[in-house]
Amino acid sequence: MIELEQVSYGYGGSTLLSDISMKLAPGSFHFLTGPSGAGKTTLIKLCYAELTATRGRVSLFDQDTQQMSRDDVARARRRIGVVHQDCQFLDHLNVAENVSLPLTVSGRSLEHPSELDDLLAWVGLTPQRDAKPPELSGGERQRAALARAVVMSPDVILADEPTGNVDWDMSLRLLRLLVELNKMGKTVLIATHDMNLIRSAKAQIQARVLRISNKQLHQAGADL
Ligand SMILES: Nc1ncnc2c1ncn2[C@@H]1O[C@H](COP(=O)(O)OP(=O)(O)OP(=O)(O)O)[C@@H](O)[C@H]1O
Repeated sequence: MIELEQVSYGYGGSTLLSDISMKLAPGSFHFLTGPSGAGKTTLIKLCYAELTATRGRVSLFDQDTQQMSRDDVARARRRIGVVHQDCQFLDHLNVAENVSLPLTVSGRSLEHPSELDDLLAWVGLTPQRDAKPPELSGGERQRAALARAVVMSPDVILADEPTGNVDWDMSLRLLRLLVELNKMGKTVLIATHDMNLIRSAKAQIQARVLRISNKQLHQAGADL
């Protein structure tokens, strides 16, 4: 689905990520860990071609991004749902409108309007359907961000700290949703600092753990 081959990236001339290779196979579930500032968000941005590697090759759905037109990249990105770390919303739109924004901006609509209701029910936000983002709790915002990431039925979900700033019960609830998506066949990558979350996931599904340290990506071992 997404493959990085010997990819390097840095901001302002310095190297942040060096010689990174990874492959997100269809239906796989990965965690991405590493110290704060190690480059997790940067790596996620490389995975959906928001950033362009300074060296190496990034392929989306078996196509080398360097050989892809802007339209090809845009099409590929529609197959990738991203849960951003800061979960920003448009504050003048309600939850339902914010969640359906990716459809609105791409000129699409759901086959059945009830699909949006189903999606909001799935993340437990039916009561907040008409609420504006500033009225939401942290956990509600994270669930709205997840709903927005999956509204286009992406094949891949990249979630950047989807359980940041929420309590443990809410973290487990969000993890359950991501595990459900994976069981439906979606490829999932979650960046997190939370080792307990990783342990909890590993008890439910086969999850691989990748760790960034010293600019490189390592497969984490049995220490989890
Ligand atoms: N647009 C940018 N311009 C310059 N430097 C940046 C930019 N974005 C990120 N950085 C720097 O790159 C480094 C890695 O940032 P990144 O957000 O990828 O790390 P992270 O592992 O996701 O961190 P955290 O766990 O704290 O979210 C940091 O030192 C950050 O300050």
